[in-house]
Amino acid sequence: MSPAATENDEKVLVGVIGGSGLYNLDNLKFIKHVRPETPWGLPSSDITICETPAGIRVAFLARHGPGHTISPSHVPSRANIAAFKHLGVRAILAFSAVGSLREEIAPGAFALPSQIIDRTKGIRPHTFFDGTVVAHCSFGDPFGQRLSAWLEGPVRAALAQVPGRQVQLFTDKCIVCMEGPQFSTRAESEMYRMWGGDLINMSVLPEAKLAREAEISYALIATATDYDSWRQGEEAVTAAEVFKTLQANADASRLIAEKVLDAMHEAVTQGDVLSEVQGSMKFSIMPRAVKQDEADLAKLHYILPEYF
Ligand SMILES: CSC[C@H]1O[C@H](OP(=O)(O)O)[C@H](O)[C@@H]1O
Ligand SMILES: Nc1ncnc2[nH]cnc12
Repeated sequence: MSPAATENDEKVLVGVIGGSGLYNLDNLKFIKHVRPETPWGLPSSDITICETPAGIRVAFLARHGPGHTISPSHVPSRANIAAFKHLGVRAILAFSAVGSLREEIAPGAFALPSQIIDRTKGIRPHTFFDGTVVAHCSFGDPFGQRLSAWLEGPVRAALAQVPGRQVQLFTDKCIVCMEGPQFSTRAESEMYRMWGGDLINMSVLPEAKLAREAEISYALIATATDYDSWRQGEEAVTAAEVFKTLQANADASRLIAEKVLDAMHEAVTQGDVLSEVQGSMKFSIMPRAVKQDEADLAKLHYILPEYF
């Protein structure tokens, strides 16, 4: 049996991407592993199909692989997003460890950002439309606005149940996505603050762009681990600093998954949170030319069968 046939017998509507520190959702019931070979290669790792407390199946993927062997510049984001879409995923809840560029967002706090500043350096494949089919998707609002707005209440409620600490949730923040793997200089960190950046990571792009191209609604839960390098008289961020908060943030992220995914699946089923992205590529794709390559069309069929 082909991998696609095995995987497609049950569609999974909600996908979760775990970042640094979040390599599994072992508080949910394990069902099976799948690893579809997509036209853009293999995803970062096996995708785990797990079951929520209400028995809903969701898909989990560790962005950097289960042993954190993939650097942010080399995450196979096209394969990750394509594999999710092929499994039926319509909405993604992504987690990311981030630096804070604002005093009030202390390490340990969580945020649902609404904007992104792209500081990646063009070395990451960042579109599904790099062949003979050209498309220009709208990205003014890079996150699923309806999904992020919907998430705020359930995420707040889940965070109120984190044992032993109060986790603040910020909304409407701007995240800078830098290339890495080295952290920013003090001058860069200060510049990002002047630009209006509130948070910084190395992973939200091209993930969010590719999700938009695949018509998947994408929301990010940014989990702050450090103050980056802008605070004068304080140490610049180090990996050791990040590790101090990583485990506690991952535990709180797992709790969010456990408490939120059933209702998120329901919202996706009803379509409430998808309206901005579903159908959005229809008028983003340039009118077909005779010279479009059959192989390119076949690849795009994998993620957007409605159009190709
Ligand atoms: C471990 S510090 C830098 C690293 O952490 C973040 O990863 P993720 O977004 O996958 O949680 C950041 O983006 C960098 O990749
Ligand atoms: N300060 C920082 N810069 C970039 N990515 C990060 N991930 C966690 N902290 C970070």
